[in-house]
Amino acid sequence: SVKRNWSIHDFEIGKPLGKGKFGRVYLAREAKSKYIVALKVIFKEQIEKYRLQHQLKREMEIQTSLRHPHILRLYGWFHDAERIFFILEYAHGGELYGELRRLGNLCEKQAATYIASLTHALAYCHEKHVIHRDIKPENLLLDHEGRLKIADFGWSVQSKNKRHTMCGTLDYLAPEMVENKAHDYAVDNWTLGVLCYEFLYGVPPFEADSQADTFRRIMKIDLAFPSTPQVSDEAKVLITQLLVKDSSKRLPLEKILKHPWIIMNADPNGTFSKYV
Ligand SMILES: Cc1cc(Nc2nc(/C=C/c3ccccc3)nc3cc(N4CCN(C)CC4)ccc23)n[nH]1
Repeated sequence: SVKRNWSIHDFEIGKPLGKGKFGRVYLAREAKSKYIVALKVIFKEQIEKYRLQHQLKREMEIQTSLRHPHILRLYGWFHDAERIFFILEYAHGGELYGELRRLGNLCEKQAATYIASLTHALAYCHEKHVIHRDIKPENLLLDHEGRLKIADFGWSVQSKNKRHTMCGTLDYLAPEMVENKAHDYAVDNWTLGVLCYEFLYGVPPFEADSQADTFRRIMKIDLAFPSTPQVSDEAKVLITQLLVKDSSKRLPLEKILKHPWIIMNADPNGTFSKYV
């Protein structure tokens, strides 16, 4: 339904799902259709205070224009005197980060399935000239079938089960980002390498006690593979082909989808079927 002028009165608000720096996300139901959505509420004075109107507008234009099975839909938005409301697709499975923390680390089939889904979503974003979707476990949700959804709005949302180092973590930033150089599409390839490592080992590859140490580890590509959990050599090869300092030498997205580790382990329809 592409009704234009939504208002808060069209929705029954449910439990809060999480809270961010700029506002909260609630479970909600459209009153007439009973359709379940997530309603993200941002306070205007917060946006004005941080002069984020333009970023918000750009994020909304991007999010509205993206239609992909692994990107959370923005159905629409509306505002009142003090708040802006985003009507977002509801992902029933919750935060992938929560699943990663609960399991400690993912098996290779699950990790490869998520990496393949992310690669498909990023290839779609890149062909729409959208880069740096800021993909980190905190921005990834799961739908009712365990399919991954990139849910970032570009806003740093602090959810209950986020790492304390979450705000300002460098863990996911590529060297050119950390050095604040102009970044191009290849930052996303780097991030896929970081995520693949974190899915398999439960911690990001360059984690350190301080941001300065993380910075140093990233710039040095100080990559080490722990002896446990047991991870296949193919997975390590893929990670090594993505965590390359020279962004032009990182494995391109289309080659990731043809990588032996992905071919051998990823579930083609994106749902990780726990029970083979
Ligand atoms: C936008 C959106 C969210 C969403 N779904 C969910 N978001 C968040 C947490 C969301 C959040 C929001 C802001 C800041 C931090 C977290 N937590 C969720 C937790 C869920 N459950 C049900 C499944 N359980 C395994 C875990 C708890 C289900 C959906 C969730 N769909 N669409």
